[in-house]
Amino acid sequence: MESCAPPIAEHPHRLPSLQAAMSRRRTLAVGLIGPGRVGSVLLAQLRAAQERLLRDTGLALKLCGVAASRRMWLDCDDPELNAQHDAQTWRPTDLEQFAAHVRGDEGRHAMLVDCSANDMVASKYSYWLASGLHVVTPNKLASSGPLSRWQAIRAASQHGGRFRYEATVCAGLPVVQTLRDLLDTGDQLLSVEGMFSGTLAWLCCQYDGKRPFSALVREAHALGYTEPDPRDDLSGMDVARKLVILAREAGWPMSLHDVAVESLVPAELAEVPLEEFMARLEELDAPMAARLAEAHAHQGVLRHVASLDRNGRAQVGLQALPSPHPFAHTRLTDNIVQFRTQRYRDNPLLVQGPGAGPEVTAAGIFADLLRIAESLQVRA
Ligand SMILES: NC(=O)c1ccc[n+]([C@@H]2O[C@H](COP(=O)([O-])OP(=O)(O)OC[C@H]3O[C@@H](n4cnc5c(N)ncnc54)[C@H](O)[C@@H]3O)[C@@H](O)[C@H]2O)c1
Ligand SMILES: N[C@@H](CCO)C(=O)O
Repeated sequence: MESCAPPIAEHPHRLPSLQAAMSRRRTLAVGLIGPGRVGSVLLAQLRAAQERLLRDTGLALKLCGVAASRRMWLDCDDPELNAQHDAQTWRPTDLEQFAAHVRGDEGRHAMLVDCSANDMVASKYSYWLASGLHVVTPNKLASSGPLSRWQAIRAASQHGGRFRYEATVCAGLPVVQTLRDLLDTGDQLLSVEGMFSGTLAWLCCQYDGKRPFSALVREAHALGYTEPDPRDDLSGMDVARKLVILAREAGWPMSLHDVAVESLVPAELAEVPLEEFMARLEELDAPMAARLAEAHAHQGVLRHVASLDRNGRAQVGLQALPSPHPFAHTRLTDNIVQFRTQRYRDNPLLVQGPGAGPEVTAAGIFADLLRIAESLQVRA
């Protein structure tokens, strides 16, 4: 018997969606700053998705530049230039020139993705946003740096390009957006508590005294969990930055100096060059072994915990938790964020999952890019 169903290509649901994608066709020029561990994975994810995004959603991603600390590469989607020798396409990094190149002709949609951990790059966001460029970043320095700079960035993003920074808190987990949704729908934040460091979560889970703590820190660095300088993790500053980002999202004008932070970095290693710090990591082993022994003596486990409340109390540090505690049962790089709000006062809202690593972080940045792309008007 002959089927009455239309052939696949003419399927009533399939054809209109293809047509819809073509009618929503828009181009987004993208420039990536910081092709390091996260940035290079993001580039691979973007390239792998280019064809699918165009076909299914009408979004044409045009990767038109990559800038590292010393060199930049323009027109990386230009087959003619790419066919030339590397030396002809790489040039010394000049972020003004880079931004102008990505912005291109007046009127095109353009975005800079900052995957560096650099403060000078962060200091340019408000200017870029005001010029109409969208900015997406996992770099925490803008959102947790000087309050006046943060306010200038927010102001610029009200009228210019859009700014998204989901991956600054717990990598690819939906933490900033969850808080934003709670607040936008009229809820009020009372407190946040949890484990906000993928590196420290992983170290605490792995560290049982059999391998020295220093060896585990080296491994976490190699796995791409740590900040470029692992002291940012070990000092608690990376977590303090995340608390400041969430506090500011809630409208609380908090700064880093408002957070009480316990550092695991011995004072004599705090200021030495990164290479020397890595070479002297073994100096962390004895104090960490003592902390572990103390936790075990009380039948507890070590966990790195942070908290913030609406009275401005914010603290970050290592704690020995009893084994029935919910934070004692996390795995690998798991972060936990516990939002207590007016609506979720008795039973807090929880976000939990892997909180570090290039793959999940890059995916969080990519999702931010797509949220901005969804709001773009159709242009040639
Ligand atoms: N690794 C993770 O799990 C993770 C998770 C969330 C957020 N982040 C954030 O992602 C960012 C990148 O982390 P990473 O681990 O990939 O670091 P990385 O050190 O591997 O890469 C940093 C890149 O930035 C570039 N860079 C530095 N200064 C620059 C400048 N002035 N101009 C242009 N480029 C510059 C470097 O050349 C390098 O390519 C950091 O801000 C980090 O906090 C990382
Ligand atoms: N180094 C950070 C990356 C995610 O911000 C961490 O370990 O949590």
